[in-house]
Amino acid sequence: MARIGIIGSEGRMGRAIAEAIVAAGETPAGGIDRDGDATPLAEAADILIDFSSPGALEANLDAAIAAGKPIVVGTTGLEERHHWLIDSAAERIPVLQTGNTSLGVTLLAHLVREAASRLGDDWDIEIVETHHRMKVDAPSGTALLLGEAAASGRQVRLADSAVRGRDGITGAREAGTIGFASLRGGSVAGDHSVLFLADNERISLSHLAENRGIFSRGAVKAAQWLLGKEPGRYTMPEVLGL
Ligand SMILES: NC(=O)C1=CN([C@@H]2O[C@H](COP(=O)(O)OP(=O)(O)OC[C@H]3O[C@@H](n4cnc5c(N)ncnc54)[C@H](OP(=O)(O)O)[C@@H]3O)[C@@H](O)[C@H]2O)C=CC1
Ligand SMILES: O=C(O)C1=N[C@H](C(=O)O)C[C@H](O)C1
Repeated sequence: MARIGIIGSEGRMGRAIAEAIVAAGETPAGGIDRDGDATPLAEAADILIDFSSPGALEANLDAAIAAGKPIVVGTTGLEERHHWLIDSAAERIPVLQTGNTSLGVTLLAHLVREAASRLGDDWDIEIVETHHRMKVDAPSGTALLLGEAAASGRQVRLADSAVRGRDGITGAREAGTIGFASLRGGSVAGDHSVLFLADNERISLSHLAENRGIFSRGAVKAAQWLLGKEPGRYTMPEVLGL
């Protein structure tokens, strides 16, 4: 039985992950929140799961490296510098970072990449996400992950193609761009649609999360899979064999 430590343990996801750890037959190794210290948690655990805040990432990775323990990072709102930190940590320990640990979104990303690779850029791509009123980052990590999948299918860089929100006199849509729109309200666990829009026809690929169980179970599955791996940066498609 693996001892799993949770960073962000009292949050919405942290509490769901604690339940999923027990349901999966693994052992909870405690958890920390904003004022906690990740170092003793990393020493006490076989693996860490971090669903907290981007500001905590560097200290969490440092603690995992110092203890020589793998870490699953589900926190979203990450910027380029956070990905550099993850790449650097992955030289020393196994790290899995993803904006969405669900099977459904992992498969959706595959379908989006495939669709984008087959449709020319006369097909406009727009990504729409809806989340609960408490969510603090936008676009969601999942929307960005789906944007990366679309960009990779088109063999372009998302950073060169993304249009993140529109307001005012924006001018006509630029061909080849990938647009993002974020809605916030209520208790929505997480809805994502990738729209491919051409003249006179549209394709919509969607995933609707009905509760957080799909994320927490996926996070624990990722932790179980990551244990014992060589240092490196791993992905959800590898965990799920997709
Ligand atoms: N990858 C995925 O599949 C999913 C990712 N997420 C992401 O997970 C993250 C957490 O979401 P959610 O649980 O809804 O958010 P919550 O706000 O409910 O929980 C966040 C938790 O992290 C803690 N925290 C904040 N700062 C730190 C810190 N510096 N060190 C340690 N803990 C800290 C908070 O503690 P305190 O209250 O003390 O501030 C809180 O307990 C978000 O980034 C969200 O987007 C969510 C769902 C699925
Ligand atoms: O904050 C959330 O709740 C969620 N965050 C993740 C994201 O940003 O994509 C995953 C899921 O959609 C729920």
